[in-house]
Amino acid sequence: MLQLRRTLALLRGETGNQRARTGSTFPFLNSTDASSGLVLQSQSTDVYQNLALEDWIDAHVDLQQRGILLLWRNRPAVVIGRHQNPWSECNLPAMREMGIALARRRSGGGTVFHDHGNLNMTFFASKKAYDRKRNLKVVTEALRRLRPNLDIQATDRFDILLKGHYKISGTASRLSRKSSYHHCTLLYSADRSALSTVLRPSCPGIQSNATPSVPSPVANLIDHAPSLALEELLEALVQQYNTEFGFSSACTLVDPSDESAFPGVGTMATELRSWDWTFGRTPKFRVETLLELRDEQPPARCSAQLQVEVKAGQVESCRLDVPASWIPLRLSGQLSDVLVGERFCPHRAAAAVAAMLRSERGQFHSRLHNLCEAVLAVMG
Ligand SMILES: Nc1ncnc2c1ncn2[C@@H]1O[C@H](COP(=O)(O)OC(=O)CCCC[C@@H]2CCSS2)[C@@H](O)[C@H]1O
Repeated sequence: MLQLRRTLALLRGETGNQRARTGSTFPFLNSTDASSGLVLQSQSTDVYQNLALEDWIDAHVDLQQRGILLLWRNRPAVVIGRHQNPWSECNLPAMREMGIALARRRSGGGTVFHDHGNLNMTFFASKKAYDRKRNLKVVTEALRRLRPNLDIQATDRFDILLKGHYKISGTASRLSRKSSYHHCTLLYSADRSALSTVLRPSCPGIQSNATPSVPSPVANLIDHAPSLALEELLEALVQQYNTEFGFSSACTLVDPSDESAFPGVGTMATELRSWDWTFGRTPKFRVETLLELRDEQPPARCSAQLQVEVKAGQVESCRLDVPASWIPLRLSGQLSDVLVGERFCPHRAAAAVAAMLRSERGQFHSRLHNLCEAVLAVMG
């Protein structure tokens, strides 16, 4: 416990006055103790808590004389980049079915899959000391030391490849005025089948300026080094970090849900968990797609055209071109009108169209119902 308190105090590197401002309950060491490295390992596997901890450290810790390495893993989650579109990057219905969380991080770049078999590393440093190549050297050197025969290389785009072909690590980073963090993944034993199921678009026909991901063939370390234990990997990374930066830090467990250690971190996690952040921050986009409509009695088929513009996650405009021979224009027009202003989300949109469906009890009820289902399916 004392060690944890010391570490948290060191982590903040604040004076007594600063402590009064943050409301922390932990004692503080004097600032000269701060000019060293720290290695932290998160006890949480909640993606939002871990991303919030990154933000908390970035916002509250003086990184001018100090480097920090944070090690963390998550329960299954898909993590999109700050400027990405979740509807085009991931299979939202499959994620709902499989209980896989969606998170938007504050750093840019592409979409990755996390689970317990994926290790995340965050390298915090001053903006001046920001050096992704050096950080990745920590990872590649640690792996080479553990298994000299593994062919491991960092690339110009800061991926790490195995055998020159299989991606085992992806990188993203965030630079603030004075501080920086660079975080990367490391595929140790992740569920590759879940990865490929969820990293597929939910919605066809999206046009936008959002950052697209760069898909690659991926591999797990365990498949190429079957005797490599996760503990051994973690130890080697900590040791290599200390060697590379001249630190001598042991690994300290931290709990990102501990408000007395990280005052305000809960609010940060709540924001990251919100719909407004994960979906609402999507750059404006447009969906143009063909809907295949069916009727059972008597069997019939028809195609309709859907055009939707989505801004801040909400339907800004909607146009449905359905042949008048299929359904009266009045009904398709009413459906488009009902959707405008709603979230581009199947649950919200379903609630919005429910009243309209209830009031249309006539001969077109079944066709209107099918049209609604087809439109909602586009929303993921
Ligand atoms: N976990 C993981 N590790 C490595 N590569 C992955 C992973 N999941 C998916 N992919 C592959 O990378 C591409 C996307 O590559 P792309 O280059 O587009 O994006 C990235 O690499 C972003 C890395 C973000 C790292 C952060 C660190 C902490 S929070 S998330 C995807 O389509 C898959 O082919």
